[in-house]
Amino acid sequence: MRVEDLRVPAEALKTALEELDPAVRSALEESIRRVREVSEDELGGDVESQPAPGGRVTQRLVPVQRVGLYVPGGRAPLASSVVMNVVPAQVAGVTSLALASPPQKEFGGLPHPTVLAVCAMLGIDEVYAMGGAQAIAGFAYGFEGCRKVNLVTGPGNIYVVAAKRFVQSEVGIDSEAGPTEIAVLADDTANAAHVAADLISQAEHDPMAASVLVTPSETLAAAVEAELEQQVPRTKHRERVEEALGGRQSAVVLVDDLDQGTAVVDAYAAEHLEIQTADAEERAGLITNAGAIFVGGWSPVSLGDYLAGSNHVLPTAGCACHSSGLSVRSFLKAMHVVNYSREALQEVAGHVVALANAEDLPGHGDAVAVRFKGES
Ligand SMILES: NC(=O)c1ccc[n+]([C@@H]2O[C@H](COP(=O)([O-])OP(=O)(O)OC[C@H]3O[C@@H](n4cnc5c(N)ncnc54)[C@H](O)[C@@H]3O)[C@@H](O)[C@H]2O)c1
Ligand SMILES: N[C@H](CO)Cc1c[nH]c[nH+]1
Ligand SMILES: [Zn+2]
Repeated sequence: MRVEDLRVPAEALKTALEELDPAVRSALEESIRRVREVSEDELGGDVESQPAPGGRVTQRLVPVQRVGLYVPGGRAPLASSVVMNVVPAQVAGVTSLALASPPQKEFGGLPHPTVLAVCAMLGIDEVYAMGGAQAIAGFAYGFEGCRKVNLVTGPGNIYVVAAKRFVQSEVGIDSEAGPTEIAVLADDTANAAHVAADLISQAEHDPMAASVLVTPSETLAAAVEAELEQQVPRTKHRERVEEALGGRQSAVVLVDDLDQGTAVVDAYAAEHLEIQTADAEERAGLITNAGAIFVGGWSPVSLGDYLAGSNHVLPTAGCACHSSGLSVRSFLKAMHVVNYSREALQEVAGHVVALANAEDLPGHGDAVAVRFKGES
């Protein structure tokens, strides 16, 4: 829809918070508390090393100055994504935060009121009614009334992901956090009804979502298929779920044994990997590629979506092979600070000159040698 003023007025944020359902507010408060605690624990600090006497190298962690946070709102208003974006950024010490979420026709062109209410809860007042690729471009290049940012984070559909990929020469991004994926590695000990519900829970995000069961058990595979037949017709977003489950991105994969299953899910590198096997905890230790791992029967992805304290903004489409989910670290830059004494420099001056000459860059060696001219 067309919006006259992209900036959400302060009054709208205040009203949204005043009108927020108390049960939702209480759930959000607990979600914020948990994500904050995990972020604080993960913050870490500066690391100082002394590779030689008098020679210090300190890794300093510095927050990114200005960030643009994207909160999806096409098919569903993901108020929880406000928490997942904002809390780690605040814990990292980011001082300038702008947030965008698509305008909603039924709310007069403002983002969804629950999204606005969470912004108010977290003290975010620079909020824009913008969605999709336009929002990412708005943050990356800036526009009248909105200064360009240094880093864009947050999940979204394929248009959002494509835009994030495109603007990387202009700004940093977190990861390509696109259409949702769930892989479940399970054996006969898994509860078929629970597995089916978990597959449906993530399929409900997008017709492009992927729900994949990997199991060596034909019995479990059949039981999950039967459960899906029961549960899918009853779910609210049935059409979307059917499209996602029926798409070629979703499947039930029968493997010879759990070790082969482990290799399959590790190669797939799903955004979310549930492990529901007798040896779930041990098996989770074998996984190297996944956005996040959910261990055992009592850690469904839905818990991570809202209240585990983990972050739900996670890499998709195989990007978990090289990228991480959003965290306090996403908002920090590491800078080396080098501080050598005269003696410590003199100690390695010969090595610097040797390497500089080997690279045919004698000026580099001279810059060190000049400091000790006339000394032997
Ligand atoms: N990987 C993660 O961490 C993660 C987390 C949460 C959600 N998600 C994913 O985020 C996505 C949310 O998608 P959504 O659509 O509901 O909301 P969205 O806010 O991501 O996208 C909505 C916007 O997409 C744009 N758009 C829609 N159709 C378009 C078209 N045909 N051409 C150009 N632009 C178009 C519009 O600008 C619209 O405002 C889902 O795919 C969901 O699975 C991923
Ligand atoms: N499962 C999504 C990540 O792919 C996150 C989310 C937000 N709300 C509900 N779910
Ligand atoms: Zn979800």
